[in-house]
Amino acid sequence: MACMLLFSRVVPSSNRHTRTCICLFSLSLSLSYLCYCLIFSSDAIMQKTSDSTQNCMRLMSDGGKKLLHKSLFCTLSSDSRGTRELSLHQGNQSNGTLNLNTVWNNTDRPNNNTGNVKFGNKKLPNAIIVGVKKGGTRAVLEFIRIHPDVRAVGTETHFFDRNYDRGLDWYRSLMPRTLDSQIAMEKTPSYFVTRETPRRISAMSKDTKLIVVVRDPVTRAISDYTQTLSKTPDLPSFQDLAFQNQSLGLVDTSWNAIRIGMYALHLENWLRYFPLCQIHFVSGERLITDPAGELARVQDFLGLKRIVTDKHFYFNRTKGFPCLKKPESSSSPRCLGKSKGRTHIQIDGDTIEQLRDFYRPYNIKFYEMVGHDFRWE
Ligand SMILES: Nc1ncnc2c1ncn2[C@@H]1O[C@H](COP(=O)(O)OS(=O)(=O)O)[C@@H](OP(=O)(O)O)[C@H]1O
Repeated sequence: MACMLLFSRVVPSSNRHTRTCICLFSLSLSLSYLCYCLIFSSDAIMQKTSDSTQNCMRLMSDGGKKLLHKSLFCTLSSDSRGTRELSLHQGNQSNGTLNLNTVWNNTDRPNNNTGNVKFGNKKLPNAIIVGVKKGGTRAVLEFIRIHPDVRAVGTETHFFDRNYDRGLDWYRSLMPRTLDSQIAMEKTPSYFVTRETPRRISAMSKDTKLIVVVRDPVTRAISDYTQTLSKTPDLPSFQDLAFQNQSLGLVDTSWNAIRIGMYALHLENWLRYFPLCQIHFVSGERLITDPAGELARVQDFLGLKRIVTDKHFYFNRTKGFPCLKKPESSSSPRCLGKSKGRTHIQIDGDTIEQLRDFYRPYNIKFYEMVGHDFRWE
């Protein structure tokens, strides 16, 4: 319209046809220029992205850990590099995509990968922490996932016990993206005591590596009860639940908190589907006193280089547990959340002694089966 007005002054009104032509010509020129700008600016963006992706793929195919770190690093946009580089070099990466926000005070959440960088494929887990509840499963998962060759689902999927009907594709979709060189993991502690789980995992893959974090069954039962009590304050007493008849020493094995600790019984079921060498047992006690030692064995079992070592841990006096050293770049806590490492309710010595007597034969059988004495006395 502006063009018509302008030209109505310059070109005589008799020559309306010429005026329209000139206007159309200018309009098409403007549009062409606009298109040109759009095409070339988007090309420049695409060029940058594909350059960095190719660079990454090249670096990744080189395989080495340093190169892998570089490959993660190189996909970041230049303005974010400064802030992320430090945490990467300090082992705070979340493998595959950058975990910009390793949430330690809320560890039951999935990886909080807020970066846009996505590569690798979702695959079914190569290794699963199958138990035991209150054994220290969260600590093992959080400690092992700082390894650059491990990626893990943060939440408990409960696929093999509660969600099996959803199918393997659903299960796979929950997995983090992994490179071929990385292993995918999840942890659901209830698997260890669920009858169908060993068969189902074996049907998924006979090669799945299994990790069981075991802990003195008496302490484990008290820990389990303490957790339930924190959610259900009007729960009957521990003794009421643990015994059918306490004066006769009759333990109630139908109570889950007791049943879970009968490790030998559950293990028998697993050994029907997996050879013992495919199951690794972590000592829940040593995990607290020597996390690096336990993690060394876990890494060996998973066929990983020993990258998680004692230099990653420190003992936090306030929490009373080992925590991960935090990177200087981050102020986020690196201890497990408040629900891990609770103060247990007080149980009288006689009750503890009765439960020790009850568990002793199961413990001895378990030590024999796994070829290791965990010294739960
Ligand atoms: N580093 C570190 N920090 C905190 N807590 C630690 C750690 N290592 C092992 N533990 C022990 O882990 C126990 C909780 O076990 P789980 O993670 O398997 O519990 S759960 O089944 O997922 O609820 C938890 O049990 P409670 O002490 O009874 O709370 C801890 O004793």
